[in-house]
Amino acid sequence: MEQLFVNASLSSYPVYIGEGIRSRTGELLLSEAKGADKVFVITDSAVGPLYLEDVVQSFPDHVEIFTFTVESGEASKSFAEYERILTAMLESGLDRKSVVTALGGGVVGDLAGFAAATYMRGIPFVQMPTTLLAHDSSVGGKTGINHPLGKNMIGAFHQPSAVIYDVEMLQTLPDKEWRSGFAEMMKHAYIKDASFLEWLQRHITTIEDVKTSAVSMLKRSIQVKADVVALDERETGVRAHLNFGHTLGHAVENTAGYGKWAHGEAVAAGMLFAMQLSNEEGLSAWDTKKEKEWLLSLGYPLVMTELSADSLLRAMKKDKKTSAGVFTFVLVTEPGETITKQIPDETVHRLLESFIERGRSDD
Ligand SMILES: NC(=O)c1ccc[n+]([C@@H]2O[C@H](COP(=O)([O-])OP(=O)(O)OC[C@H]3O[C@@H](n4cnc5c(N)ncnc54)[C@H](O)[C@@H]3O)[C@@H](O)[C@H]2O)c1
Ligand SMILES: O=C(O)C(=O)C[C@@H](O)[C@H](O)[C@H](O)COP(=O)(O)O
Ligand SMILES: [Zn+2]
Repeated sequence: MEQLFVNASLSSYPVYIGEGIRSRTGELLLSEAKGADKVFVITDSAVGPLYLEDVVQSFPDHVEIFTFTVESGEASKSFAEYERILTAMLESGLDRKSVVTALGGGVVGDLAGFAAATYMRGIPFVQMPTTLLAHDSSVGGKTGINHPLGKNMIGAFHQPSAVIYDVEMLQTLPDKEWRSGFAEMMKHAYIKDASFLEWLQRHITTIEDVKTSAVSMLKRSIQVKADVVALDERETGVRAHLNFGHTLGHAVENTAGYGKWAHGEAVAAGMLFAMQLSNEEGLSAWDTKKEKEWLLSLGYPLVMTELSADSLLRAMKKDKKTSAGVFTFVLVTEPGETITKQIPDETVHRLLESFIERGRSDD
């Protein structure tokens, strides 16, 4: 088992990474949350049947375990599920020393983290990521749910006490989820790690390549994320760079209907769009044809012809980086070099129309 650390301003915590370590959940969790005698494990309907029992069995008898299962999928990041969870937490008699544990991907992590952040104004929680994408979502303390009017619009910063990443669980992921998770790795490389990006573009051109190198890549990617969070836990500055590709990405998820596009698929399209935007602004010289070919070789769906530029623009206006009605985009000017820039609506709209049109072709 390996250990990385996240040094956030108010707390620091370990990220344990290893094969089969879900069977050590009890030991690892209790070493961080000393004295916890109630643990509330939240999972989803795809993950629970595969891994929940191993996690429950790992606890000593004196710890009381409660479990709660939500439907698999983005639609569960909702007010309704959040309320059901809070009700179950109250009925279980959780107190301020109890620990919420998120066993699942980013949906379960964000939802469970938000429940923990708000129950009795905040109780400890532990992340147990089960997707590749959750190398990103389990680290950094962003928690929350969606609103029909906007993605991740209700939430809180609440750092976990530990992240327990049993990478053996990745083996049961469908290809779509490997692809989705890899997009956030690309993002970390584009924004902060030019040599990582160079390595990825040379070695990772199929989903099989992603699977083969997943563990080493996720460690490097988590390190990028942890370094950014250590500098700016509450996103007052550099943390916004982690939003590369997300302005359009979140709008696509919301406009298409939550769950139609996987988060990473939408972010991949959003990163390509942002590269075209920075070229258009004269800030970069991306070979966007080459970048697009890389995404297509990995199978990312870049066709969004069912969505209109108008509806995407409206959804993008809800982005948390929008201020006084003006878009602020995260732009990567060259590998590893990232800025934020205000862009006029007309520019965004014009480029969006051509982006939607060009999604059909390979140019
Ligand atoms: N908080 C953050 O910093 C942050 C960062 C990135 C993304 N996110 C959020 O994360 C969410 C996406 O997370 P995700 O991609 O993990 O989605 P997810 O949690 O929906 O998981 C994807 C799918 O894989 C299934 N699954 C999970 N683990 C599995 C396993 N080991 N074997 C088989 N099936 C498994 C799930 O049931 C689901 O159907 C989005 O809501 C996004 O906004 C949050
Ligand atoms: O941790 C961050 O900061 C990120 O922006 C990571 C993103 O990958 C993630 O999707 C996050 O949830 C987006 O945050 P939001 O504040 O734009 O909702
Ligand atoms: Zn993301």
